[in-house]
This record gives sequence, structure tokens and C-alpha cells, in this order.
Amino acid sequence: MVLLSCCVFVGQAAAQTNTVRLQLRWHHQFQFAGYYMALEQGYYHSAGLDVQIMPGAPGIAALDQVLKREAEFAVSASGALLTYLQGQPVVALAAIMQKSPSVWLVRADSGIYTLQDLAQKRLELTLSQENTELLAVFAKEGIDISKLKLSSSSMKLDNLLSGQSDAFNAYLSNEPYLLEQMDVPYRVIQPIEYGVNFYQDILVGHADWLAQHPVAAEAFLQASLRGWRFALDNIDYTVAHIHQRYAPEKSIAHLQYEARVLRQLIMPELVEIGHMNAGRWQQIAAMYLQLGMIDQLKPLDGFIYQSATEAVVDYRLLLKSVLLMLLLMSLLSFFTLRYRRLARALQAEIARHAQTEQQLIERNQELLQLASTDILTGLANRRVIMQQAQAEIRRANRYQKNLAVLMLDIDHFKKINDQHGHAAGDKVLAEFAALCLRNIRDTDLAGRYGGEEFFILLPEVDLQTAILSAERLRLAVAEHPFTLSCGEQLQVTCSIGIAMYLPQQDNLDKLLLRADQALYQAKHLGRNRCAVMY
Ligand SMILES: Nc1nc2c(ncn2[C@@H]2O[C@H](COP(=O)(O)OP(=O)(O)OP(=O)(O)O)[C@@H](O)[C@H]2O)c(=O)[nH]1
Repeated sequence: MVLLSCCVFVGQAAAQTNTVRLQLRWHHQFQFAGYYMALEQGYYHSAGLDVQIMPGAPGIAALDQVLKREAEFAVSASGALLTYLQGQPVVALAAIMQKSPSVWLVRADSGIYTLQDLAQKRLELTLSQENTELLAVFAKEGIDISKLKLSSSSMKLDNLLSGQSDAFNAYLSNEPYLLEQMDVPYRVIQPIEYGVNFYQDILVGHADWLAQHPVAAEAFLQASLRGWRFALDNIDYTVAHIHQRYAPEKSIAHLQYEARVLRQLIMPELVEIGHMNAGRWQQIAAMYLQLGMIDQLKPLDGFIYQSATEAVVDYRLLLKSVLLMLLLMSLLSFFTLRYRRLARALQAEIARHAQTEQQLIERNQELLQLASTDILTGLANRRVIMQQAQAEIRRANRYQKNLAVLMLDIDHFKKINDQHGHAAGDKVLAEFAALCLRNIRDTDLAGRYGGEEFFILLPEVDLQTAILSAERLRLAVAEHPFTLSCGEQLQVTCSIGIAMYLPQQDNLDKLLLRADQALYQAKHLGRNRCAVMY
């Protein structure tokens, strides 16, 4: 809705045609090239403006024409600020020349080299507020202006050439060329060399008119600046047009000279054409105060043009911003979707990796289990039970704890295999292992030593307890009915050798040997019994 109304507003602004008069400050020449080109290139027309460009002439003060409402705009000088400070409703819209072309022109044979040299000489000056910088520079150098020998300018170089005047207020882009054509050597004394640097060729308007026609004012300004950009980018074309259409009395070479000099003063490569700096205007105002041309300073807000159609410009900016925002949002959405898709894919990949890792861990655990477990009985295998025995020996040593071991062997196991088959033997072995586990403590460790031989570690158990445990185990086996798969039940007994770890003087081999000897003794004594080897 806002966008729609702003478009309508802009459209209306362009649809109206305003007649506008521009008063130049001098005869037609390249000095006003931008305005001619804005007209010739149709920039004014596109902006809904019907522009009439009026040349200046001796006796016509461009700024006065605006104040008298004889023109809507004028090309004036920095002196326009003085007019404003004196209370006139003048507004500066743009400063075309960043450096002023106003200079004192003297003959090379005059013996005049400095501003001080000029102080005693006869000076030809167009006495207008537009030329105040040529006087300001004297004041800045501490030279009393009231003592200067000023005479009103003849506007021609004749007096300078004949010696009736010593210095002539000239435009850097104009009179020097004429002297060069006449082969008259000359010198210029520029205010800028003495630190006085006024803007020059200021596009000004009447404050009231600007307030009443904000859209037309802004359109005129922008079209004019566009015209200037075109003119400076196309000097040959512009010069030819000015020569043909406006200033046939000026040669192409003269216009080219003018264009070259003014381009250096406009400085389009360094400064945006028309740029005005409030601080610099303040300095110019301060100089007027120093010269006694004004009593006091005042804010320059009313003098420096502020686009009253900023709303229009803002709407355009808003439109651009909204479009930019939409573009950014689209890009953001695109990347967000893409990111989400990538994130999902990444999450799936991570989950897949985690699952694979888990499977690997489980597989490793299985392998570890397989490597450490006896498959038939589920007990620790010989390698593991021996490692555990070593660890328990170290612990018993370090903490001075008891450690008992039991070596178990099923009696006449060969017969079981022989009479009932190897599978039946396996079943008995598995059931025997389960019986062992059920009859030892959680802290005890059981393993298959090999064949029908088993090994049990009893940490922190003294001999008495070891004997009781072994006996309990033996009885449990003897009383347990081992049931074969065919349903037949077997009575199985076992013999158990008991040995105690002897701190400081024992090792695993010696301990095992004693347990084995005890087992041998138990077998030898008739089986189904326990024996101890000390
Ligand atoms: N079914 C089965 N038999 C095994 C396994 N490991 C060893 N054996 C058998 O166990 C029997 C052990 O016999 P022996 O060493 O003569 O001892 P025994 O018959 O138990 O006699 P004593 O130990 O003197 O009471 C052998 O026949 C082995 O083949 C096994 O994993 N499964």
C-alpha cells in the first residue's frame, strides 16, 4: 500500500509540467554547459520541466533576478551567502565549482607579483556581492580595503592592455585565453593562494518558490546535475553544441579552453558535482564577518538546500530497500532450506555412524568375550583365569591378603564320554561349570583349566574357609543329578586340590603346582574328595 501510494506520488510529480527560468550570471559560454546539456539531452523534459535559460549581461545581477521573481533559479556566486546573511530569501542548491575561477589578472610586465603589490594599484572590479572573494583576500592579508584604488569594471580588457588599469577581475577560464590569443603575457593572482577558497557558480533559488514547488525544485536540481555530468563526460560534443546553439561568437578553441580550465575547478573525479559542505560555507560566512560585511553570523540551515521531497526520495529508497529485503529474505530462505536439508542429511549420517560404531563396539565385545571365554562352559578360559590369578597374587601381596585356589577334576570323566558319547560329556561339563558358579561367591573367580579340569580363585579366603568351600562344592556336585538329553540321569563326582598362596615366597607356577599336587593326592586317595597341599 505504501509502495503503491509512493509510486503514484512520483508519477504525479513527473506528469506535471512546470515552466522554470534559469538566469545565468554571464553570457552564454561553457561555464553553463551542464544546464544546456540538461535541456538538450531532454533531462529537464523527462522531469516535467519546461526550462528557459536566460543569458547574463553587464548590469544584470543574476541573484537579483531571482529575488525579484524574474527567474526561478540563477547561477550566482558565493556572494549569495552574503545576501542570505543580510536577510534575503535565497537558497543555494548546488556549488558547481569547488574552486573559484575568480582571479586578479595583471600584465606580466606590470611588476605586480603579490597581493601586497596590488594594494597600491588601480584595480578594475565589478562591484557586486558576487566578487567579494577578490576583496576578502585583501582583508585576510591585513590590507585595508577602504584604501584600495577600485574602479568599476569596464568588462573589457582594453584598460588593462592600454595601461589605464593595473589589475582586472577576471575569470580564469575566459580572459587569460583572450590575452594568450593576443600574445600578451599575463599573470594571475588567485585568492586561493592566500587561503581564500570560495565556491563558485552556485545554483540558487528563491526560498519561497522552493517551498511552494518542492518536487519541481528537486527535479530541476537533479536534471541540472545530470546535465553537468553529461557535459563533462562529453566535452567535444558539448562545446560544439554551445558554439552552434548559444555562443557562435566564441570559437570552438576558446570554448575548449574554458572547458579544460573549468573541469579542473569542478573536480568531478574528486567531488560529486554540486557538492556543498556546511563547514566551508561557515568559513565563507566568517570571512564576511571579518570584512565587516555582516554584523553577526547566523545558522545556515535556511541557506543550504534541503530536499523537501525527501519523502519522495525516501519512498524510492524504501522501494529499493523493500526489494533488497525481499531478495535477501529469498536468499535467506533458500539457504535455510538448503541448510536444513544438509543438516538433516548430516544428522542421518551421524546417526548411521553412531549405529555403526555401536555395532563395532558390540562386535568387539563379542570378540573379546570369545577370546576370553570358554565356549562350552561360558567360564573364563585358561588364559584369562591365569591372568586373573596373576592379578590376585599381586593384590594379595600388596594388601597382605589371603588367596586360596581350587583345582577341580571330574572323576572318571573318560567313562562318561565312552559310555554316553562325547555330546553327553559336553553336557556334563557345561552343567558342572554352572554348578560351580552357583556354589561360589560373587567375588570368587572360576575358569576352565582344560579338558575336564577347572580352576577356582578364592580371594581373601583363609585355608579353613577354602576347605569348607571346596567341600561344599564337592558335595553339591556329588548330590547333583546330571541329566542327559536322553533323559538318563548320571551321578558325577569330582576331586578338588586346595592350595594357599604363600606371600613373598610364592609365584603362580608354584601355587599351581601345589594345587595340582593336592588334586593328584585327592585322586590318589580315592577321588570324590578334597586335599590340601601346603
Ligand atoms: N566330552 C568332552 N570330553 C573331554 C573334553 N576335554 C577332555 N575330555 C575328555 O576327558 C577325558 C579325561 O580323561 P582322563 O584324563 O583319563 O581322566 P578321567 O577319566 O576323568 O579319570 P580321572 O581324572 O583319573 O578321574 C578324556 O577322555 C578327554 O577326551 C571336552 O571338552 N568334552
